[in-house]
Amino acid sequence: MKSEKYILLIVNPISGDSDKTLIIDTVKDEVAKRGFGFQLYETSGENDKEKIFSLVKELNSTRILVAGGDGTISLVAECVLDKDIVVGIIPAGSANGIAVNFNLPEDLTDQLNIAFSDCTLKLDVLFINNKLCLHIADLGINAELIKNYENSGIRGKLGYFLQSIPTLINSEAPFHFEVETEDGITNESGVLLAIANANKFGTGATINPNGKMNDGKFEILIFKNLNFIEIFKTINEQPEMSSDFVQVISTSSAEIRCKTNVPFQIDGEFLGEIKEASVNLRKETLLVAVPEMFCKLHTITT
Ligand SMILES: Nc1ncnc2c1ncn2[C@@H]1O[C@H](COP(=O)(O)OP(=O)(O)OP(=O)(O)O)[C@@H](O)[C@H]1O
Repeated sequence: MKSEKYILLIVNPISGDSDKTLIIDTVKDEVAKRGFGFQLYETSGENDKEKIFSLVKELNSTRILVAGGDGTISLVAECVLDKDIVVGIIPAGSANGIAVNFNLPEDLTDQLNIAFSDCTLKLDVLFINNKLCLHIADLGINAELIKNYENSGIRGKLGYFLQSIPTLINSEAPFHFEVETEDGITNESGVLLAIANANKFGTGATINPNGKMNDGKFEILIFKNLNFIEIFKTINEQPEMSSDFVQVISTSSAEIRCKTNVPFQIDGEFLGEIKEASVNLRKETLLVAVPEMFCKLHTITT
């Protein structure tokens, strides 16, 4: 184990289809200014988890910076769950759902000020069919859109846009969902069932305005139809969505069953079609540096 204090920077070179040289150089300078050692790890898409695990052990870092999309943030999170290591985020993916949810600024210097700050929160994480979910998972048309995007080979926001209309036209929605929680069983048809620890999708759409990421609960939201007026309301931070449009269930665990196979995604990664999902929450497991306002909104008063 190295004794010097190291900041580890994890970079996904392909995320968001963007060059990361400026990010790497700026972080390197900032780390030097702060008197830490610097270690860069660029993901390859092969055995990254194992390699990051051993770097974390070797360097004894108390802070890791991640430049990538949600997939890269999730990969790093898996390596530091329950550890006293702060994760600082530099959004550099195509949709950046996690960063949008934290309201991280656009400017790199501002992002680094937050990533190096002591304003940290211990977030709950979800495990869905034993796979980590930090942000939002869903069954239905959004997962279908992600599948079509991944298959199209066009990265970035344009790729999503180009896939949205054919996805809507060809979808087999509505789907039938049965949700079992500690409070009972709910049966409902819908175009999309979201499992949300967070508030917003990467598009900025606020689908879960009252969700907190450290309250020991997550929300299941069943969107019953594609009501574009209601969808439009989600651009507000506190949309009032009608119960004809969405049914919300707040819980700390759930079993979800579907009548047919339904497209499924976690944190922007398409994971095939499934009929059953088992959701469990692990309270206050991941330490993340966030903007002050996000910290304030997540201060739980008793
Ligand atoms: N060097 C690499 N070459 C090819 N694929 C890579 C490489 N490094 C990581 N990957 C792959 O990148 C994916 C994760 O990408 P990530 O989610 O961070 O970015 P994104 O898809 O652009 O952004 P977002 O999730 O915000 O849409 C994983 O599938 C991982 O295997």
